[in-house]
Amino acid sequence: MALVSMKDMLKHAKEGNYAVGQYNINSLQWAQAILQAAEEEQGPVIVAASDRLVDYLGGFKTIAAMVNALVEEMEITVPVALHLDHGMNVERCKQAIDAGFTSVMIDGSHYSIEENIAMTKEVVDYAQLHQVSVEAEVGTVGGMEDGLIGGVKYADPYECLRLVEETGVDALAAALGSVHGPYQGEPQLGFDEMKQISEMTGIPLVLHGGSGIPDYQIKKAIEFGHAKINVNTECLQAWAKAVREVLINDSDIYDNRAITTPGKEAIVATVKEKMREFNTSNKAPEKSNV
Ligand SMILES: O=C(O)C[C@@H](O)[C@H](O)C(=O)COP(=O)(O)O
Ligand SMILES: [Zn+2]
Repeated sequence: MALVSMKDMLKHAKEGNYAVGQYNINSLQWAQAILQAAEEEQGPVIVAASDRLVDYLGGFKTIAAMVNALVEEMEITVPVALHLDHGMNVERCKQAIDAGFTSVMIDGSHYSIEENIAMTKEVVDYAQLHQVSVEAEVGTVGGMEDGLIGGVKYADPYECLRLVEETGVDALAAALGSVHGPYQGEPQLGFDEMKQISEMTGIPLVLHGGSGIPDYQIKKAIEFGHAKINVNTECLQAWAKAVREVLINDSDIYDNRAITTPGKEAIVATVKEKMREFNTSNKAPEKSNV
């Protein structure tokens, strides 16, 4: 099946009270593992490349070619979107679209709301010409963003409404207390603001920093309008734990495949667990169109 945008995927998810997971790739093995998990769970999936890792992964064209080829070679039948995560500027989003990404995030959250809206609108105008979906961000997710450790800045509901109305984005990451990377203590999400923003804008919301959030809070976030949840840290931790065990247990081991295959299996298990938690499993029959 050809790659699709996340527009219909998120519409179905919001209507069906579930969320589609976005899982970031950190190498070829990640893409294989995420696609395998989605196919086994028969759920739609968003495979993402974070802009900060695009060069490390070989560039936009390499990533798009790799994911397209894997979908074909692995005979993947579930809907798959290839998404640019935390796109740093308009040009980077256009490059991703030209290379074949079917979805992009323009992260204008570190600019004034006026600049954020202007950047987002420019990306939306270009993306619509290519049937590509667009996600924007208002407020600041805590933890690591763009390689910098930062604090949480809650999204302002009226700024969210302005951005949605003036740009026509498909999904909105409204920062409401979530954090990239491991949480210190229990996550404190702003559920009142979440409900308000969801009701005011009507748009599918995106939860960044989706690792380490307890199940009851995930369920509440979905109930209050989240149709997409981003997960990276939990897959990285699972991979590292499995690979570390192999290396500790056998100090003579040197074969790459033997060392890293348990890491891949750990990613498959983590993604499958998340798909069950987000209630995405067996939602593939609701196929998305571009
Ligand atoms: O690490 C990245 O560059 C991608 C993440 O920012 C992703 O967008 C995300 O929100 C995942 O959060 P995590 O599960 O806390 O790593
Ligand atoms: Zn993020």
